[in-house]
Amino acid sequence: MVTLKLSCVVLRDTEYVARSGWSKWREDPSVSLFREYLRLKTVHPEPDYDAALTFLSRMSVELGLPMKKVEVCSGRVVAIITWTGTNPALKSILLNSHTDVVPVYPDCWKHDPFAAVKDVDGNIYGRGAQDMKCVTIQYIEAIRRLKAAGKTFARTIHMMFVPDEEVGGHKGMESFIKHPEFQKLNVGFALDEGLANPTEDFTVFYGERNPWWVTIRCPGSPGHGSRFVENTAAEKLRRVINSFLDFREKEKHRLDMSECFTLGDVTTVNMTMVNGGVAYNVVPAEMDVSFDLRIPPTVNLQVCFEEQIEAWCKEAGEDVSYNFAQKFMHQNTTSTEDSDPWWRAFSSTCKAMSMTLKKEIFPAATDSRFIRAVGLPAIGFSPMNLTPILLHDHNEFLNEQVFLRGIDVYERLVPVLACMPPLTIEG
Ligand SMILES: CSCC[C@H](NC(C)=O)C(=O)O
Ligand SMILES: [Zn+2]
Ligand SMILES: [Zn+2]
Repeated sequence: MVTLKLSCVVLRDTEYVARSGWSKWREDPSVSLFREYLRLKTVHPEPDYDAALTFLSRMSVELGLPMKKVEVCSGRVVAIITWTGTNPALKSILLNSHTDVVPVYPDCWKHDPFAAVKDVDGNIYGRGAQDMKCVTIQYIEAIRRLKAAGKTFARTIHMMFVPDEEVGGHKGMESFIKHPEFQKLNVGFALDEGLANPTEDFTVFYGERNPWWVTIRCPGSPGHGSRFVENTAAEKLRRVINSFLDFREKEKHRLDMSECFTLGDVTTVNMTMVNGGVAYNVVPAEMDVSFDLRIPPTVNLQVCFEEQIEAWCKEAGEDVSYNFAQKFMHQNTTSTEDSDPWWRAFSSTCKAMSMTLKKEIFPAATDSRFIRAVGLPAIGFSPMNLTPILLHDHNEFLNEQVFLRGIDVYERLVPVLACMPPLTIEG
């Protein structure tokens, strides 16, 4: 006779799945694999990438598919598991995911963020549960099922696993996209991460806002803190801050007043750092302020934006200057017109599964921006509906049923994409 300890809220791998009732005692192996992957500490600032590569090598062996490793920068390896199509000359399908995750405040979590605890409701807690270890395992499990079913496809499918997305992708996707090994992949269409949606709908991203990180340097006359020193750094700093934050208010108002805008349709401005000063009674010779700007792809970057920043600096006073730590200039978006064969294949398959898609501009920055920048279509999509958006947040979780449904989604989507008949450009 089996005794259930109802007081035990935290369940381990082989215990019952509450959402499925009392009948299902064994955990789905795909869920166990997801939880295993969540336990790898690929967390910044020192991600254990070796652990991820060992795990992925094992997946390659299990799937019976070769894995290529390309070290794009020292200690930064991109891994690619490839299922070669029956017509490898055709453009391939890229299923991209990043292996790193953002840091945690462990004391603010209900459960250890690297224990992959599953609660009685089937919610799996862990850093990366949404962003984006779920998607990695969903790709792998969908491919496992398709292989086991003996399917073959005309187009080659690449599952690509990249490091360092969470720190800007410079030693990951940004470097790899220029690498000859990326050219060799012959990519025609890419899927990458999206966001959860708390409703029944699924959000899909066809573009991203451009991240600009700018620091404004305000030099000024120094002097004693007891005097009315003329032309101070602080006076200039105040004018700069006012210009940026007034603009912030306008954009916030535009979003609040609109019925149809989402965050991706307006420019956000956030003052994120202020530096300067040496002592209470010394008027500083310089003060600096930094802003995180996210600009929609419809905004004219050069004319409207850079010139605006230049004007604000000029208005703020003598010698106020700016420099960028991040200034992404490409504004390509991926077609979501029904005339586009990739989009048609993607959206009609989702529709056939009774999924409602909401098309949006991604508010932050993912590796998709590098893919789109070289002219390739990329859709940001993480199949997580009925799920609060918890990426980078405390208590990030994904429900196992939502996770499992995501595998079904890719199991349907991947064949349609990989069977896409030759496009006109493919001859
Ligand atoms: C601009 S590089 C940093 C990338 C990071 N991505 C996410 C998804 O948080 C961001 O948007 O801040
Ligand atoms: Zn991510
Ligand atoms: Zn992230």
